Amino acid sequence: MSGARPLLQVRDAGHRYGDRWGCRGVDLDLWPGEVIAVVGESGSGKSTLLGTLSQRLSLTEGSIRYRAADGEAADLSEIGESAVRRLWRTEWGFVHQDPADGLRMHVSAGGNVGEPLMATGWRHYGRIRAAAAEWLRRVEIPVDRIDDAPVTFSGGMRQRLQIARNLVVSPRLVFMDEPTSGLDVSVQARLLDLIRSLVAELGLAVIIVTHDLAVARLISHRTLVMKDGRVIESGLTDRVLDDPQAAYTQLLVSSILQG
Ligand SMILES: Nc1ncnc2c1ncn2[C@@H]1O[C@H](COP(=O)(O)OP(=O)(O)OP(=O)(O)O)[C@@H](O)[C@H]1O
Repeated sequence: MSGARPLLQVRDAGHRYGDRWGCRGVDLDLWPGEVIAVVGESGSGKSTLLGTLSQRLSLTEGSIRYRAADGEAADLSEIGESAVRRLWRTEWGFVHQDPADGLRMHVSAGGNVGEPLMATGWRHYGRIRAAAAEWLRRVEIPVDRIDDAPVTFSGGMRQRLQIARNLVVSPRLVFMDEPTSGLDVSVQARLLDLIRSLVAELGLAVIIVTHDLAVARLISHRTLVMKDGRVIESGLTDRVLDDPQAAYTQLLVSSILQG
C-alpha cells in the first residue's frame, strides 16, 4: 500500500432522510491502493454510506476530506459542485449494481469507453478508438463487439463494460455498489477475479458495498460491518470474518456458514 497520507478521511459522517438517519457517526480513513468492503444486512445503511461518501447524497453531519492527485486535501462539502464534477471526470469512478445505471445502453461499446476520455479532453478519434479497443480486451470483451451497443450484451459483459468505462480514465478512487450481485455464480466469480486483478494492477482505492461476505473476503483488505446505520465493527477483513468481535458480526458470519 503506497502513500503516506489517506486519500479519504471521514469523520462522524451521517446522512439523514427526513427525520431518520440512513447512516451516522461513521469514521474512516481510506489509503491509496486500499480496498474497503462495507457489509451488513439489507437496510443497514451500506448504500446510504456509499452515496454519502461519493457526494451523491448530502452530508448531513460530519466531514469528508479527499486528497486529490495534486496532493491537496480538501473538505468535499467546501469545494463546490464544479470541483466535485471534475473529480468525477478525472479521479473517481462509480460502478453501479445495475449496468444500465452506469452505461449508455444504446451507444456502442466503443462509445461508452471513449466518452469519458473525450470528457477529459481527448480529441483524436483514432486514439480514442484504440484506447477503447484496448480496454475491451482488458475486460475480456471481444474487440469485434466494439460497435455493438450494450443492450445486445449479456449481464456479465455489460458489467465488464461498465468497469472499462470507469477505469479508462485511470481514476484513483472507485465506489462500487454490489457490482457482482444479480449475475450467475460462475459469471460472478470471473468478474470478481477481473476486478481484483485490475484493482491491484492499477493501485486503485475502492469502497465496495456488498451483502456477500465471500466478495468481501476475496477482494478487500479491510471490512466495515454496518447495522442500523452505524459501523459496529471494522478491521482487517480476515480478522473481521475469522474472529468477529461483535455479536452481530458473529451472527452474520455464522448465518453464511450455515448456508
Ligand atoms: N430515499 C430514502 N428515503 C428514506 N429512507 C431511506 C431512503 N433510502 C434508504 N432509506 C432508509 O435508510 C436506511 C438504510 O438504507 P440503505 O439502502 O442505505 O441500506 P442498505 O444496507 O444499502 O440496504 P440494501 O442492502 O437493501 O440495499 C433504511 O432504513 C432505509 O429504509
